[in-house]
Amino acid sequence: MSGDARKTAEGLTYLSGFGNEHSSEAVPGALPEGRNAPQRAPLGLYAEQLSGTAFTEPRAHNRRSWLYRIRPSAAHPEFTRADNRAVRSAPFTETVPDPNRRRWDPLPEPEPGTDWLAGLWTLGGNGDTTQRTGMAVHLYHANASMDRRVFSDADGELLIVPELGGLLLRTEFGLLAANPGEVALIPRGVRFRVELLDASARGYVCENYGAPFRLPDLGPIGANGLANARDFRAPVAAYEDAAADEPVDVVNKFCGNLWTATYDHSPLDVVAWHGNHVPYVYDLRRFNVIGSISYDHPDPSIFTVLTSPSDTPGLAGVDFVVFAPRWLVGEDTFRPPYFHRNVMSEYMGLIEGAYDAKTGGKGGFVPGGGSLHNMMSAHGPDKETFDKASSAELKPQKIEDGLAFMFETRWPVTVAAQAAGAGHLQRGYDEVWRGLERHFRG
Ligand SMILES: O=C(O)Cc1cc(O)ccc1O
Ligand SMILES: [Fe+2]
Repeated sequence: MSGDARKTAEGLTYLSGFGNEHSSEAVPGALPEGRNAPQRAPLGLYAEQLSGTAFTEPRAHNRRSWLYRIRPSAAHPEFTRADNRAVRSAPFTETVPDPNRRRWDPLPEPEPGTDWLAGLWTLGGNGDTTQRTGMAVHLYHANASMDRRVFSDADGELLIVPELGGLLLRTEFGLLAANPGEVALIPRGVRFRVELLDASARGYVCENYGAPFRLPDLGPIGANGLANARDFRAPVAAYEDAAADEPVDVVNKFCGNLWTATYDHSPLDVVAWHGNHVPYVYDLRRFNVIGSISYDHPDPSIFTVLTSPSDTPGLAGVDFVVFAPRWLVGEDTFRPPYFHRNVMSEYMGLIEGAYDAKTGGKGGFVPGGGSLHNMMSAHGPDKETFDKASSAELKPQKIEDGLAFMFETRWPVTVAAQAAGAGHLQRGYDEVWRGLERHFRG
């Protein structure tokens, strides 16, 4: 084991650190010493590499893991097409890109027996899965655990943001628990099963087709701050050894479609592993929030948890940004998010409480809901927020009750037809900016 292992509320043990060369074995001696692929791997296991980046990418960004498993992944029957249900992928062509501001209420209650994968519903996205560019925004609402069913996504990594209900993620690398306020990342290609820790589960997913998320550079902030590397936690090895008479449906998302094959064994059969292409969880409450202690409202890039860089320095394919509890102390400052038009496109969600630019409550920006402000669309505080904040007394104020986030992407998000016509799409979102009066008198 590497890093600091610690027990969690769910009784799970984790390895600490972001991008580390972790190693873990569920059975002593399962991990080979001194080489990756001995002539015969220990304990009769099969050695297998899983690459998350090209072999030749710079060492600092290279991601791969070595898995020591009961059966090699190659031993599987043919995949056949499965129903995509509500999952959509890039390129998004069902609707035209829309400059309008959009806001949705939470996903409605699913049918009983809906597991996480069946409850996955795509809002929209950009890029192209076959080019490994862009991203998709999905939401999920589930009320059953995946049973004899495993999922993996060849199209990208999955950043899962629970909003209601905890998830137990059984992955090839071991077990992770992700409760509301935490986020989980499943790397590209990693098989996993989602079990519910509560009666139902609701949340958001950023499917990142591009370069793996990494921690942003800190520049003049210094060597510490924002999301600290040691707060990212990876699982320890744990394997399933289901009997041959327990078939498992393995669903594979590949270039936008779901494919399935029925295995005669669980592919979560990794007894030991080492590497840095690993799943992890991160508690957003550990985010070290940095902001202005003099005046003005900093750009939200200061709240970046993870970034997926593009080929252009500073231009992210997608950033994951969190608006966590924090003090506001700016003097002579309009403290909530300012009015703006952004070349990047912004999908925002709310995990709990309220967001300081928007009114909550029915018809407002509510937990489980989301908003889309595409490239150059004018947005910012709603009228109620503007009126209040421009006359508020500027004593130090703590934003306590709120955990919002943003997937900010370099390209406009084109919505899926089901999102454009959804019953839970709020009608008349533009009204929140109506009545912002003229004060200029010349
Ligand atoms: O639109 C939003 O609410 C997100 C956002 C927050 C902020 O503090 C500054 C700019 C911005 O886009
Ligand atoms: Fe914005």
